[in-house]
Amino acid sequence: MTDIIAADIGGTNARFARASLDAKGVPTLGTVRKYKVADYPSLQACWAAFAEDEKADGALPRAASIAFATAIGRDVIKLTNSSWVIRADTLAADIGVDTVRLVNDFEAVAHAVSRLPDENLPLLFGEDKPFPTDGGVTILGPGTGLGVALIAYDQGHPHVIATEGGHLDFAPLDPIEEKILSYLRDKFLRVSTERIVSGPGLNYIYKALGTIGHDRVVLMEDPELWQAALDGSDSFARAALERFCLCYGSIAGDLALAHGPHGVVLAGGLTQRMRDFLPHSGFHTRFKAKGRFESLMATVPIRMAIHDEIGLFGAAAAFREK
Ligand SMILES: Nc1ncnc2c1ncn2[C@@H]1O[C@H](COP(=O)(O)OP(=O)(O)OP(=O)(O)O)[C@@H](O)[C@H]1O
Repeated sequence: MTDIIAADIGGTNARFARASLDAKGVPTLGTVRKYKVADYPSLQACWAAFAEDEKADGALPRAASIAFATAIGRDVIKLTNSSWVIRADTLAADIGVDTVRLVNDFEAVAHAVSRLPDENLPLLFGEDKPFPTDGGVTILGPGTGLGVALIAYDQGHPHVIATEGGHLDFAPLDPIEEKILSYLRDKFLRVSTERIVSGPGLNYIYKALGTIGHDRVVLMEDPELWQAALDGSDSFARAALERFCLCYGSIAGDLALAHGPHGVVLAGGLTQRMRDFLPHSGFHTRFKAKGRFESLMATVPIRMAIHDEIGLFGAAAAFREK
């Protein structure tokens, strides 16, 4: 067993837990502690709060694996939407460990997927076949943005590759999506897929639809809108969610084509909340609608990753891959 500290730092929340990795690198998480990023001036300050809260359980492990909701690989990493700045060369000393591994948050999710048992990866669409021995599996999910990662299998061994696939250009497929694109282009000039397939994206779709013939738009914050869309209490919010699923399916199909297409795993909290809705939506029709590849796309297994702490589990699972 290897004991580490796993951390998952998002735009809003920072989560920490002790984790034990077995011989195959599969983590078992201890108590998960959650902090608001906005309540702390820096990662060090938040880490100190976690250390204080863990004091009764003995000394912390001297190794850590941290998932950040931003691109990794630069010397100075700035957490989007917060004042936290991480310096890769001093990070271990700053948080008081000997070894630290940094990964992108969706890279961590992909590591989690590569270690999750089948029961945590139920099939939503396509043929029920295992992940390929050789070839690519696409991991994606809407959250604050649209996270995308790739697992490239090579003789059965999973290699996780971080991507910025959420920043591909949005490609409208019908006149309504052309209107949505035009609405967003007025705001942002360039419209990436994550402007539409993300938590805030549902609100943009809702408002854009409101400009094209619907007059019943009641402005709502994202949590309220998502709730109204999912429980069906607002039919117009529900219509926006149906459009969201069409776009989610199109984008998942494009990414799968670029990566394989051998398999797709949908992940993240919003996707889990859509579990009952997705199978009845237009997601799969749009996923398959790739011209000459339609019959192949129909067979691609599309699974959902079910795990309450997938970012933390994945950060811990990523530790061995250094
Ligand atoms: N009840 C809710 N609370 C917060 N956000 C919600 C809620 N319902 C829908 N959302 C939308 O979901 C987005 C966040 O999704 P999610 O929590 O999966 O993201 P995340 O990137 O994992 O965030 P973090 O790791 O910082 O918690 C928000 O930007 C918001 O648009």
